Amino acid sequence: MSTSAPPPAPLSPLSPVESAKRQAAYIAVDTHFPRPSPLPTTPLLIGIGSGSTVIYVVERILQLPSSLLSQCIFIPTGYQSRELILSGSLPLGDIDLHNHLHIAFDGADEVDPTLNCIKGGGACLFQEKLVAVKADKFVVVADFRKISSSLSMAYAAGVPIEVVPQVVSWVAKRLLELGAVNPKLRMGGMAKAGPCVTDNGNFIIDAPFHDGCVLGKQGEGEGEVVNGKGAKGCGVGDTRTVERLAEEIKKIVGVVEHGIFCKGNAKAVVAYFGMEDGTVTTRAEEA
Ligand SMILES: O=C[C@H](O)[C@H](O)[C@H](O)COP(=O)(O)O
Repeated sequence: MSTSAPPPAPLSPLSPVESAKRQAAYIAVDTHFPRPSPLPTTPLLIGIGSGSTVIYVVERILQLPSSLLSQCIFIPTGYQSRELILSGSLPLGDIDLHNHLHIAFDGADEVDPTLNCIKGGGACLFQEKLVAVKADKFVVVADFRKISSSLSMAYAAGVPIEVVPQVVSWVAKRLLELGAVNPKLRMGGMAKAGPCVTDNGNFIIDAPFHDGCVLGKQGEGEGEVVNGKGAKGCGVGDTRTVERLAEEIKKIVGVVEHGIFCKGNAKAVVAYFGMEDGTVTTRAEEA
């Protein structure tokens, strides 16, 4: 059996954004996918995230030697990534059976300079966070649109928050008290009458904090939430860290999980961004 990666398949023409996603995903896999030698007797556990960028992660993984892939178990973060794993005939695992993953690859909606992320634009944040916290290394792949100088500046929809359906209005009220501006129940769009339902049977509230409370506003301290409008508990001049906002959201009864991935829950160690000019930019955890 071959032990070296076959040459990459010829790339089909893509739009600049799709091409950027692919470049980032390929470099992330090439750099971080574990290749122990000799191959271990126990499986390598690999988390596979959700969204459109992760498709290219799996595309690259499928170009790895079959001798390596057969020693891996791939853990999905939702229905979409489960289908990706199955359609590539990769060994599928179940997150509940594994509490220690070697690595997890995932996309993001926004990444700040210290690798705080907003995730959940595709409503998959809960299982994504579970997989990321169990992984030794959480690697983010994204395109240039996701690069942010401060959290909540690039992703306009706000922080996606998965909530138990019965308590949507209660959670929305608490979010307003935390300084969210016009938190909205996410609707299913053309494909679904009524709210968007997550893989776990819950709803999503999108809660922008960038108007009343700006996350990590440039020049006012990295990773801080800085108030501009005086919402309760977040008065003008108040600051609070991204971690604190994350904790405050999590404490609301009825919140299953939120899309802030930061220190204290599921912090990425490195992020790869495909750029418009075909290069890839990296942001890595400080040593
Ligand atoms: O819920 C979805 C996930 O958090 C995605 O990883 C995130 O929305 C980024 O997706 P995409 O790679 O499609 O931009």
